[in-house]
Amino acid sequence: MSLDPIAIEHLLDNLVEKGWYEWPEAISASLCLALLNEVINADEKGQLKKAGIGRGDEQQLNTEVRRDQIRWLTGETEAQAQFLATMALLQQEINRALFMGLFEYEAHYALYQEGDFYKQHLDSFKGQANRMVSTVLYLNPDWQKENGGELVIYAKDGTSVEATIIPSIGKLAVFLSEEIPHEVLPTKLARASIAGWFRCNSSTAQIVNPAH
Ligand SMILES: O=C(O)CCC(=O)C(=O)O
Ligand SMILES: [Fe+2]
Repeated sequence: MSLDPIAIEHLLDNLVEKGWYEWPEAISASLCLALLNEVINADEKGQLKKAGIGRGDEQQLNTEVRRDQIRWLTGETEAQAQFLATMALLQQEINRALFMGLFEYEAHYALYQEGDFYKQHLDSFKGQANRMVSTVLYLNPDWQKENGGELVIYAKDGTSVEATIIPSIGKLAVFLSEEIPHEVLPTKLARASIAGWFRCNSSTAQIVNPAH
């Protein structure tokens, strides 16, 4: 397994300059389809759970903010293991170039059913030194613009739109968790993805940082 060095260079430049990067065809369609299959199976077996907002003990359900259903990846299947191994390579590259001290990666499947959305938010708050870099991999083949469900990237002050990203299969959106406000527009078709976060090790003897 390897990552395209030119794409990595673009990714690193863009993370430094703008705080986000849209990487088309980052992950092969065949791996994405295997992962998509897992989401569909998990949904059929009732294994997806309504996602909350906030972390650890402070998790709350708020369907006005967020309507997706999720399941955390464990790495137990070949497809998950392959995806997580690729993210481990990405972690090394980011650490090598940007000295971010990324320490671990957590990721969940997300399924947005027709009408579901996730309003503008940050994935992490400054000072908590926790989630540092967010990734979102899209899994639906043949996604059309008319299907909605775009990821909107805002300027750091949250007011103006910087980019509207179509969730095409194999695309990886990457952005700084504490700095880039973003939103998932309502989708018109079921939309499957894997959202993940590189974290730094902020646990101390007093405060153990919950993994998710
Ligand atoms: O699915 C996406 O495009 C973004 C999801 C997201 O922002 C999140 O799960 O925090
Ligand atoms: Fe997010």
